[in-house]
Amino acid sequence: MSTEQGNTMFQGPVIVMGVSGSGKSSVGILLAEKLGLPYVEGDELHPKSNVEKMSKGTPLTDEDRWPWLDIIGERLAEGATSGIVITCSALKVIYRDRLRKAAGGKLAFVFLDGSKELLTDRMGHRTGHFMPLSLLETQLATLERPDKEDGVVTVDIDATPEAITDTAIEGLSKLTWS
Ligand SMILES: Nc1ncnc2c1ncn2[C@@H]1O[C@H](COP(=O)(O)OP(=O)(O)OP(=O)(O)O)[C@@H](O)[C@H]1O
Ligand SMILES: O=C(O)[C@H](O)[C@@H](O)[C@H](O)[C@H](O)CO
Repeated sequence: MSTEQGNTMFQGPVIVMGVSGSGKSSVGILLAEKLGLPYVEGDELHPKSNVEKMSKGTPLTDEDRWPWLDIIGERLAEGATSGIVITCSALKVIYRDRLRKAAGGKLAFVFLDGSKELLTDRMGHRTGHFMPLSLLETQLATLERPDKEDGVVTVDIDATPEAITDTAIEGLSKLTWS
């Protein structure tokens, strides 16, 4: 498969990452569709206790996140050869390294990057989601940006989901690993 620019479409495992409200689900679904890969919504893999905690406005701890990351890791391992798109906040380096290890090879990350103002606006307009706006502050404080890591495509979220997805696909096709 190839993009309009003639580059080869990425066909490996991809994590769409970023803080709450950055558009992981919106972009992840489109990305999977355009790459022709299966899509997994990481939020649906949280233990019930994590969802209850977040719903009450309590931030997750590392201990809360490890079992969830390991479930995501299992799905990544399953899709490592054929390719898969999974959404996961993956806020810290240690979380991303855990996922890389689980994938067992080259794991690409699409990092959805946006200002606090835009994120606040998007989360404020969203309805029917367990994650309260009050948790955005700790999400941003916890985020360790992945810019200098291997296999990362950073995309500015101040664009339509379609445009963000196309930029991500372009970036994925040009990824190099050291
Ligand atoms: N590029 C965009 N332009 C305008 N609105 C967007 C864009 N991306 C997402 N949205 C909207 O912003 C809100 C947050 O998006 P979404 O739920 O996809 O983010 P998320 O990162 O998956 O959030 P969470 O991790 O909290 O589940 C939704 O209401 C969505 O419709
Ligand atoms: O790592 C975390 O704190 C959590 O995973 C959150 O990021 C949520 O899963 C998600 O973003 C839902 O809004």
